[in-house]
Amino acid sequence: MTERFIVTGTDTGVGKTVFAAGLAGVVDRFYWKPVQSGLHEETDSEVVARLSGLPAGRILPEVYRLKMPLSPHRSAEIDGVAIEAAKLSLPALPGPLIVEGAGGLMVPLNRQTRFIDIFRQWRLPVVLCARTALGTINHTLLSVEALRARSIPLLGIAFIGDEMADTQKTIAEMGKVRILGRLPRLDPLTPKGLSVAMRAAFNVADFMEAPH
Ligand SMILES: Nc1ncnc2c1ncn2[C@@H]1O[C@H](COP(=O)(O)OP(=O)(O)OP(=O)(O)O)[C@@H](O)[C@H]1O
Ligand SMILES: C[C@H](N)[C@H](N)CCCCCC(=O)O
Ligand SMILES: [Mg+2]
Repeated sequence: MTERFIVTGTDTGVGKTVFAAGLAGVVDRFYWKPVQSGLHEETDSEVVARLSGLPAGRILPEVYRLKMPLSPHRSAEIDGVAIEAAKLSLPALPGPLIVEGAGGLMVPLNRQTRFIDIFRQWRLPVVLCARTALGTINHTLLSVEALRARSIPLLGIAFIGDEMADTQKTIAEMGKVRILGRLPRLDPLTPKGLSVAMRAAFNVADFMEAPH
């Protein structure tokens, strides 16, 4: 049973937090955003608290809270903080967990370490969130290749956006990767609407199985 997994993405702004909020609510997980860069707007943990319907205790505190909405390595430098990989060990928890990175796989935490390096150490399966919009084939296939090159288990792709049938099929075929579903753009984006859309778009059982 996949009790814990990572939600990552092909890029920043693809919809990881919205997807994670929807999924955490539907499958009743803890949520953890270990490195938050950008504190002036609503943080990812705050978005999850607002959209998931989870009780506050299910949202774990961040390890690093960095002021500027930049790549974590740079945001940390500006704050005079050194992000230490050793401080990013998975929390020991009484329940299942969703962990969200920041941006895409190669985003640096410091001048040596990238998110993908930490993901490899954690040995958790990954859900890769990807846009459906033009440009996604390249970003998604590159991300899949990077995960495979490091033997990081990939549960599958969660698309976000309008249906692009050929794009989705092309990624599935050329990447030899499972498509978990597609969350449409929701307007308005509400907790109830997100929960309904997640249940319609994804098979909850896929997030309970061992990774393929
Ligand atoms: N399914 C959706 N319906 C409507 N709006 C969405 C949806 N998914 C994402 N958005 C919006 O798109 C923007 C980016 O989404 P989100 O914050 O989830 O991206 P992210 O991948 O988590 O980015 P980051 O790398 O900063 O963590 C937000 O304004 C969010 O509300
Ligand atoms: C600030 C933003 N919302 C994310 N949390 C961090 C995105 C880092 C992207 C770095 C990069 O790939 O250039
Ligand atoms: Mg996010």
